Amino acid sequence: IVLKIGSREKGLPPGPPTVPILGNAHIFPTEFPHYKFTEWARQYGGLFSLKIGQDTVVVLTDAAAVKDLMDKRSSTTADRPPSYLGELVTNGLHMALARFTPAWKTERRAAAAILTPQATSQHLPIQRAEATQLLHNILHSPQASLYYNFEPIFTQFARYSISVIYSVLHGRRVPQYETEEITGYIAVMHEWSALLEPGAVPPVDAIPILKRIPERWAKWKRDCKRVRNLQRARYSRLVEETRERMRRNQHNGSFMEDILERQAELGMDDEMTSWFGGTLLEGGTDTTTSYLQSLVLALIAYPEVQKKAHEEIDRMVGEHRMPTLKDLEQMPYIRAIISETHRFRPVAPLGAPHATLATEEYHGYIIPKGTTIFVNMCEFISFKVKQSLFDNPEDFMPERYLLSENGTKPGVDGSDLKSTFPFGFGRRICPGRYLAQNSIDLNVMNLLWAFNLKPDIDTNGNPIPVDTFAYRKGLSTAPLPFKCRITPRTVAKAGIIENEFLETADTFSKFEVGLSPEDKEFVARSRNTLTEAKLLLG
Ligand code: HEM
Repeated sequence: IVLKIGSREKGLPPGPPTVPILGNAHIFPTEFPHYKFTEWARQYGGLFSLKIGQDTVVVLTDAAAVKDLMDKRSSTTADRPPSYLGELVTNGLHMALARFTPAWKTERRAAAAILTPQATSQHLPIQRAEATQLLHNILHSPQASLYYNFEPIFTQFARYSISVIYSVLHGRRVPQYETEEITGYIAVMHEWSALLEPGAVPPVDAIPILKRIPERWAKWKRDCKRVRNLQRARYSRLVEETRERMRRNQHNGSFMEDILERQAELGMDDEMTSWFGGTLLEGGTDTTTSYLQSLVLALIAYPEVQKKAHEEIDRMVGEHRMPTLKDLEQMPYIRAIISETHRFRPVAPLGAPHATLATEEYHGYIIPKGTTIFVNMCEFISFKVKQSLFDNPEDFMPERYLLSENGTKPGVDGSDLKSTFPFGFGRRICPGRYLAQNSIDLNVMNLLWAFNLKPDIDTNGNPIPVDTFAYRKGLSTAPLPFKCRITPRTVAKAGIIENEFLETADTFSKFEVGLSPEDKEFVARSRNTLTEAKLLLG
């Protein structure tokens, strides 16, 4: 019986040969698993299986299977695999990690109620204002020469994403990166992500007896406790701040106001409300930041794409105003860049793992209840694939989206692909996708309108090529820091950014509540400097 553990049961989709007890655990890739999964897909097909001890993992790399199993049969593929860590840290209340439980359903209902396209569009002014500050901050790097290393871009994208979620959700913005509100949050998130890395803690989900190790012998348990306390304190403080603001009648239309007003109707107590806010914050910050970092990386690596985009945006928007979302309708090439960035370097190349709530039969294969399912985006939307649905899949080539709706090569049926794939599937699809897409659309246009993005240069003045494969490990990836040069495209545009930033003061003011003394001082200082500069310039 012991020898049978780890072997592939009859009826499972094919996969790499197993060994007793471990199954395929000894060959399961711990870094960048999407590469290995792509290789295995070549060998075993678009639907293959792995055995991890007694557990089964199915990897889908075939667009039709993804549509059929993840979307059409979403009622049986909407679970998540067990996560003891998720239980320990969030008590099962983290929407993205939670199993298909009543708590998850409650939170999901609440997210669906507040994050509709229409409700999200109400928050466009603050997204636009924050996107303007992003341009302004890039323009005002500490280096007067407007020469940038990676730091300002990476940190400013993070500040943008965090401030947008803080404002939209809790009605209070985060004006600068160097504040505990951001650095404290990021430090805890690093600890939390490190704990979630494969191999960081003993395999408690596969070998449940390990859960019983007493805390004094398990550093990881003490780490989980610390992360839990820090996250819980932050997320409940943010909810309390919103409640307090509402008591003072300082409503500003934030989503959390809506949730707090409907707490009883939605069936959410304070504990759940705090984790709900925390999950949206976590889900919405790193992802948006990573997308924008990949965009800049790709534009630097492919200068000809940037050139064409500059031509289009100059033709449609010109020199005298900043772009608006309406302009995007008239700019097919920029829209193609937006889709191509999702395809070229998906933020989550394996999405987030789903799990089956019941046994499914598909094309003669059995997928047992409790199977973990990964969707490997690389197969159909990314790189390193031989028989791809795309021409030159490894290249950043927005033109493909001008030739067919899903970017597929001539003669290929791309109808199983959906433009929402980068945001996941079925009942688990990203609830923040409308908010995210607005952020992406605004910033892609702004960055292309405002700046030339170029590689760094060496001491001889030669460009240093960027490495488009240098990415951070983890389920949610991002480029590793890279050096580049960002300069305003014209003096007139730099002037418009200054003016527009000054105009943001009105939009920002109602979100500048509950700021720390340092943040208040920062806001006052940056506005004064700008006003003085404007007066000087006449
Ligand atoms: C570029 C931006 C973003 C990308 C690429 C992205 C992508 C994803 C993906 C792939 C998933 C997993 C879906 C699945 O399991 O099938 C997901 C889930 C999730 N995302 Fe996003 N996301 C982005 C922005 C956001 C934003 C702005 C928010 C919040 C406002 C958010 C909140 C969430 C939450 C709460 C979940 C968990 C849903 C659940 O398990 O039920 N995301 N996202």
